This record gives sequence, C-alpha cells and structure tokens, in this order.
Amino acid sequence: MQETIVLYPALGMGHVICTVELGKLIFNHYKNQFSITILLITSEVLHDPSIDLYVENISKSYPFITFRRFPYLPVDKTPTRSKAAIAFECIRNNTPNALHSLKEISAVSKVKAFVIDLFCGPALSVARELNIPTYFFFTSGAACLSSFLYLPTIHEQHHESFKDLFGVILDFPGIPPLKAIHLPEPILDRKDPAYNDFIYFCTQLPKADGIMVNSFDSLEPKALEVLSNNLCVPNGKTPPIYCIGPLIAGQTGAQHHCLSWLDKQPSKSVVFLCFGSRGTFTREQLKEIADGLERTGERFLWVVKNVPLHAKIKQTDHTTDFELDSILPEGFVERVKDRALVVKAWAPQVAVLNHDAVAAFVTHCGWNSTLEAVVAGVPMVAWPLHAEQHINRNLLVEEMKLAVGVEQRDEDGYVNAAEVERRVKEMMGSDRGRELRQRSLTMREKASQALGESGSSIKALDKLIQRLKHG
Ligand SMILES: O=c1ccn([C@@H]2O[C@H](COP(=O)(O)OP(=O)(O)O[C@H]3O[C@H](CO)[C@@H](O)[C@H](O)[C@H]3O)[C@@H](O)[C@H]2O)c(=O)[nH]1
Repeated sequence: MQETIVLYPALGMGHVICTVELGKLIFNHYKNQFSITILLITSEVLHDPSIDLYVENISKSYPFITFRRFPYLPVDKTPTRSKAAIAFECIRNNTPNALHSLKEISAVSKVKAFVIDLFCGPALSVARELNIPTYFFFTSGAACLSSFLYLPTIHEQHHESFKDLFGVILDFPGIPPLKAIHLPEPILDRKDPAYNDFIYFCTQLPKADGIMVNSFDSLEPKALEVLSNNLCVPNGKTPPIYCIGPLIAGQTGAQHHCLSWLDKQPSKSVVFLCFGSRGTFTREQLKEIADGLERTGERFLWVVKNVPLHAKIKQTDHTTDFELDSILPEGFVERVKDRALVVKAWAPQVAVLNHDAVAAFVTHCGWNSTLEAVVAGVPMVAWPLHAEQHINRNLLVEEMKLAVGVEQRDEDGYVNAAEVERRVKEMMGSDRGRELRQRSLTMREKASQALGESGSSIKALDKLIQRLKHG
C-alpha cells in the first residue's frame, strides 16, 4: 500500500509556501517512498488570489504533490472582529473536513504522518482518533517556538491585557526579554476571542509526537538548548524537536524589471527594502522612509504597497492599481531615479536578495524573509511590524548579530526619517555594518551545511522518517 504524508498548513501565503517546501524536501530526499498530500483551507473573507496561482503552478511543476482544497465555509464576518479571530474560526470550522480527508486518504493509502501548522491545532485530536502519528510543522523559528510553548505560563502570571502593560518586560526561557506590547496581536487583548484560541494552540504543541521547526541547529543554539532541557513547558514535556530548515521558496519572477535594474548597479551597493506580504504603512510613515532614504545618498530598491484603507481583514496586498506619486512625497521618485528604484507592491525577493548588487536588507523580520536573507548572506536592518516579528527582531539583533534594529515608537511602531538615515548609513558605511556582513556570510555557510549531505537538518529529518517507518 502506498505510504502518504499529509500536510495541513494554516491560511496565508507564508504558511503555504514553506509547507510546500517541506513536501518537496521529504519527497526528493526519500524518492518515491511517500506521496505528499496538502490539505488547503479556503476562505471567502481572507481569500488571497496569489495562493491560487501559486498552487496551480506547484501542481504543474511538482505533480507528486496532491492538493485537497476544502470548500468555503461560512464565518461570522462582523467588521469589528479581528482578522485573527476570523482566521481561527475558519480553521476550527474546517476540522471536520480534515477528519473526513484523513479517512478518505487512509482508505487507499497508509497515512504515516499528519503534519499540522500551529494554527491548525484543533485537528490534533481528530488525527489521534484515527491513530495517525501527528507532528507540528512550526513555520517560524525555535526561539519563537520556545516562547509560544511558554505562553500559557505567562498567561497565568498576568491578569491584564498585554496591550495595556506598557513598560512591562516579559522573560521567556532562552530568548532575549520581550516587551509585553510586542507579543503577536492575537494575544494582546484578552477580550478578543482570538486570545483564548491562541493560548489553546500553544497548549496543543506539547501533545504532538514531535515538532518540526523551519530552522537549523547553528542558527538558534540557545533556544534549542532550553527546548531540549524542557524549560518551556513547566508542567509537561516538550516533544522531540526536529530542525529541518532552512526551507525557503525557490526563485521566481526572473523577468521582473527590478532585476535588470540591479544588473546595472555596482556590486554590494544597493539597500533593499521589503516588508513581507502585508507590510503596509501610513502616508506619514512612507514620507519618513522616503526622506530618510533620500538623505543617505545610497542606492536603494524599495517595494511599496498601497496605503491601507481598512486594514482589519486584509490578508495580503499585491494591488498595483495606485500611483506611487500619490502616496510618496512630491517629486521623490524623480529626484532619486538615478540611484534608486521604487517598485509597486511586489518584487521577487529571493532573486533580489541573491543578486550581487544587494548589500543590505531592511525587513519586517517575517521568518521566511529572515531565512531568505540568512541563506543569501545579506545583513539586515530589522523593522518588525506585527505577528512574532519582534521576537525575531530581538534574536537577529541581540543574539545572532545579523541585524541592526531601528528604534520605534512604542505606541505604533513609528520610525522617523533621521533613524532610517542613521541605520542605513550604519549598515552601509560603518565597522559595525562590515562586521554584520562578515557574520552573515559565515551564517550563509552554516545554512548551506545544515541541508548538505550529512548536515544537521538532513540528519534530523532522517531521524524523524526512521521513527515514522519503524515507530
Ligand atoms: O515583495 C515581496 C514580498 C514578499 N515576498 C515573499 O513573501 C514571503 C513573505 O514571508 P515572511 O517574511 O515570512 O512574511 P509574512 O508574509 O508577513 O509572513 C507571516 O508568516 C510568517 C511565517 O509564519 C511569519 O514569520 C510572519 O511574521 C507573518 O507575518 C517571503 O517568502 C518573501 O520572499 C516576495 O517575494 N516579494
């Protein structure tokens, strides 16, 4: 009987892409031993057309991956609900679909493992009903995992909403201290239904047979040590951790005009600014970035998304239906055109980061962006916006020393032009910048070793697969 591994990502491009990469890694490394099925939640409210296109392309290029797309289910769309609350409800409502799919797949094939995203935690119990070994695939890093495992403990220690705890610093095992207001949005407000969902997801993590993490041993040694010493789950046990990364998306968008522009720039001369799939800014913030960049005199490539209207339920923003001049300072694009390119909405980030002209990356610290920069050996200016990005920022700046951080206003994360100028200049022209570049090149080597023949990530994957086969 055919053996199958079933993967179940959460909503959102970032989650789907690295799950596909995990499927490719398993299939390619264990040729023909397993078929790969990916269960896909769809949502009318949070629909992202770029995922449809991506899945279509993957299905064509990698026919060994089968997608099973769930139908739209109704969710409460009240406009005051947070995006996280809607997403979590949508995922929860799909749990019966996950059970149904697992039963159908089990009828024709032996399901060796069910691999679920953190936010698909409700599906853990259904797989248990069917006696299928169940693993989490954690799409952020080990430091973030250790903080999420410890969150239920932090939750017990406090009674106010974290958003109201200005000035309070939280201590998590193995990671740099974190301001309470810098926790991911769904856990900032205890009145938001997403809060309890999030804590529930964290309590599911230790119940799995293991947790795969998109990271590698030499990137996050401290976090991995506290995980292996079981310091994050005081009343329970941390399951085996398998660091199987860095898994990053393949290069796409080879035709994008920004690449031909980069071809004309000198080696290591360009600062690249890009803030993930939903990194939008207000007009005021865009003006500060523009002013700061203009003052540096450096070359730059900047991906700008339209200003948000009502950001509450926005998933991604790839709209190019706007004029740059209408949201950037008057005459800015014209003034910098000899040394800079401003691109609307989207650039092929992996290809850009690997271009010889790129010297530094101003990033929102999304984990995929972080790993892509690590793999390309590009040092970063860390500018976290939301989700777990402040945790990643602290790690990058304080522990890994692969980034400088921007100073942000606590209330809203605002950064002024002088700070943008200072950090870009620091990265491009100071000893610290040179030191970070050197460290980034060293880490690039380690990343490549991790996925090399007897690298730590391949060994971890082997260990897991042996367990699946014989356990
Ligand atoms: O113009 C763009 C913008 C983004 N990307 C790609 O889109 C992905 C963005 O992923 P990531 O950096 O992880 O950011 P988000 O899309 O914001 O991802 C969400 O999911 C991540 C994984 O769980 C979390 O780490 C983030 O905080 C969360 O916001 C990366 O592969 C980028 O290369 C592009 O290619 N071009």
